[in-house]
Amino acid sequence: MQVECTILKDDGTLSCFVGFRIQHDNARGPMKGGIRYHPDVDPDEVNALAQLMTWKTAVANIPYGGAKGGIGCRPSEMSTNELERLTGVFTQKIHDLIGIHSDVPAPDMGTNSQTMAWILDESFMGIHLQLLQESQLESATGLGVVFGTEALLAEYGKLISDMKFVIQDFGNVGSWTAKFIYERGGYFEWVQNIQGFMWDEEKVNHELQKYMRRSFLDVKAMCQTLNCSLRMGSFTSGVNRVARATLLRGWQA
Ligand SMILES: NC(=O)C1=CN([C@@H]2O[C@H](COP(=O)(O)OP(=O)(O)OC[C@H]3O[C@@H](n4cnc5c(N)ncnc54)[C@H](OP(=O)(O)O)[C@@H]3O)[C@@H](O)[C@H]2O)C=CC1
Ligand SMILES: O=C(O)CCC(=O)C(=O)O
Repeated sequence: MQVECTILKDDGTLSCFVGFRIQHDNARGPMKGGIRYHPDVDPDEVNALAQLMTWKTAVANIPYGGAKGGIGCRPSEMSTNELERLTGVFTQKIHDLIGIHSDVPAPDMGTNSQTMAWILDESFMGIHLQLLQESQLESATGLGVVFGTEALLAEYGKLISDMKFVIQDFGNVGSWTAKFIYERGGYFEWVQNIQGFMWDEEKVNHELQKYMRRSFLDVKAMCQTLNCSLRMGSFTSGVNRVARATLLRGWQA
């Protein structure tokens, strides 16, 4: 879905932005994917990112599908009030697509937990907003990166503290990743943001570690079977899982 979002800017002028929510696949469960605010956002990029979400949730073996959203804008040049108005208009326009049982948004580049709170406020029930705010875990993506890295290094008998890391950006994900690497004695930089959880932080982190380890081992087994690279093993594993869910649902592949 492509939508036009016109908002009143702080200087009294009107500005129009183009936003997207693209749903790729829900064979394995409700679709899941971030919402990006960045000047490069266009339909091709959002489409590709939505498809990647389908494979990522399948590789991690969590019961979600793939979607992605975005608005072509420069968040760093907008005030908080302007961002809130833009998020509100965008949410109204994609309202019928999103929901906890159909398509669950999340942060991505240029968005954060505040953006998610505005979306929840505009769309879902207030009770969910409260749940999410009480138990927000802003560090989840960076921690997932570190758990995945630990699983990979364990294959080589190495620890984070044995390594030096380069982190390519220093936004939400990068800063938390850097923090967790630093806490484990590795050399780094630092990043990140949102998510709503009904478990406490310890339980969330335990589950996250379990999933990242398990999915790494699944990908490794696939690589051994096919004698292929990690990237190809992970792609094959994801595609296989989505294909199987599609067949089980009796849908046309
Ligand atoms: N936030 C989340 O929970 C999730 C994020 N991700 C992924 O993690 C990655 C980082 O996202 P996140 O940390 O949320 O984003 P942020 O918006 O918090 O940070 C983005 C970072 O990327 C830099 N950046 C943006 N555009 C460019 C560019 N053209 N060239 C070089 N650097 C650039 C920014 O630099 P500057 O500040 O100088 O502009 C900033 O450091 C993305 O690929 C996103 O899809 C995935 C899952 C969830
Ligand atoms: O948790 C989510 O749904 C966001 C994940 C995402 O957008 C991504 O992995 O690129």
